[in-house]
Amino acid sequence: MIELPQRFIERIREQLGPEAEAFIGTYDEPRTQGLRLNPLKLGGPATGANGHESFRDELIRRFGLTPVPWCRDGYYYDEATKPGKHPYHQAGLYYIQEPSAMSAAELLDVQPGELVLDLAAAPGGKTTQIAGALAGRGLLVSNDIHPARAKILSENVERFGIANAVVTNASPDELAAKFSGAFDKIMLDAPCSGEGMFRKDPEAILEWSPDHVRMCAARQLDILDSAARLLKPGGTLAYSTCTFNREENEEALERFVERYPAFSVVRTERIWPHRHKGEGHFVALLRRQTDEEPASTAATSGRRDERCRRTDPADRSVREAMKLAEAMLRDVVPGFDLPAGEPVLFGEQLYWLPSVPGFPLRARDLNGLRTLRPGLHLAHVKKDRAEPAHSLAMAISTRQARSVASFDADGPEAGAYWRGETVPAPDGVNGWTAVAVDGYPIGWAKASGGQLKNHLPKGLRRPG
Ligand SMILES: C[S@@+](CC[C@H](N)C(=O)[O-])C[C@H]1O[C@@H](n2cnc3c(N)ncnc32)[C@H](O)[C@@H]1O
Repeated sequence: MIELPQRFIERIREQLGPEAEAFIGTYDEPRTQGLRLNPLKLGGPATGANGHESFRDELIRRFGLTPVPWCRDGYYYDEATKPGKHPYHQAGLYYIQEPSAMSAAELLDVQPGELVLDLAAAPGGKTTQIAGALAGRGLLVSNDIHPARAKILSENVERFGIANAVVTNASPDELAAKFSGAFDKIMLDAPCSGEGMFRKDPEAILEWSPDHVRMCAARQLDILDSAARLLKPGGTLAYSTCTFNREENEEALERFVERYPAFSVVRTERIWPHRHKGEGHFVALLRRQTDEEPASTAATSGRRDERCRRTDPADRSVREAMKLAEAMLRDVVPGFDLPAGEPVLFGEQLYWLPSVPGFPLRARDLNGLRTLRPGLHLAHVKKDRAEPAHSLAMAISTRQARSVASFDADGPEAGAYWRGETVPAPDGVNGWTAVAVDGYPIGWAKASGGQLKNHLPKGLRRPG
């Protein structure tokens, strides 16, 4: 039984009137659990004869999935099936996400090819959803201010197989100073007092107070200030919170629109747990009008990053690294085409930053920003060769790899691979081999002498 703060109950009664008791009653019910299937790996729900529908059906059956009405790829799952612990989770076939939280990215309605910013993105629920909507075209800048959370975000971007995302660890202000007026769409899933998370995260109850709500609202306005500067004229901003009070939602936006008359609120939506099957969420769509001068876009100045990152494609070391990587790509993933873009060399790590036609976000603009992932991680570059990066395995389909070893997800070979062990090589595989579970890549191995030498990164290996 959850004990709610008295002041919170009073405020809810003021806000909801006669509905308040039904709302308070939801705290005696179990919280809702959800997952979102990954269209980058599984295709869309009705994509015809590409072989994925049957696998979607398999996931639906295995995890007892039932659709979330407001999200195309969203499902409630049967808790007993524990999808978060299944190898398919590590294969990036879905993202565990509370169903209400799926509403914000749906409302933002991202289209393939757009330049999108997810300003407070960790651990990556909205980012993975937006990347699905981009369908590999355009670019997503995914940011979080907290270093440890940005690292988890970057890992989720990798697991989901997202090839067109840059992951940064910056303050909204730092980004606004660099990318003024650059983005078609911005997602701001703001840090909030978390009233909608009380069933999921009892710590949020302990932290809650009217003063905390006030502090959150002030912080939200600060972040909105930066979002206003980052959005292109004519662009749209989704603002969302997982809290119910008006101070952090409607009132924060009223104050914002007063301060920035070029913005208007197009639509707001609320998910209440006594009306919908979800924990609770607020989302608003705002539009920046077009009839103003576009601000100057992506800045090129900025101090160089402390670590040695080479972003000039004409730089000799970048050219040489790219030559080695191209040879590796031709050999290891002959079916994989690099989109238009440019290489970024970060020590021995080579990334590929896709370009978006007409948008000025170039690799050099990332100088001076803490960047965890400047695009798709392609390769580890050694003196005379390039080895495929784990991210590359996660971003390809088995059809694109020259050599593939696909194992049953629940079988002993997959288990041994997850533990970091050497696995007997199936007939016909040689050299760099994409290891897959049920046809979905999970990492690399190098085949020789009938064995697959394990190249799963140590941090991803699982005991048992
Ligand atoms: C609600 S969570 C984001 C959840 C994420 N969008 C998702 O869907 O997985 C809010 C995020 O805001 C970040 N944050 C906290 N303070 C911030 C600030 N002052 N500016 C920007 N982001 C901040 C937190 O690190 C946190 O990851």
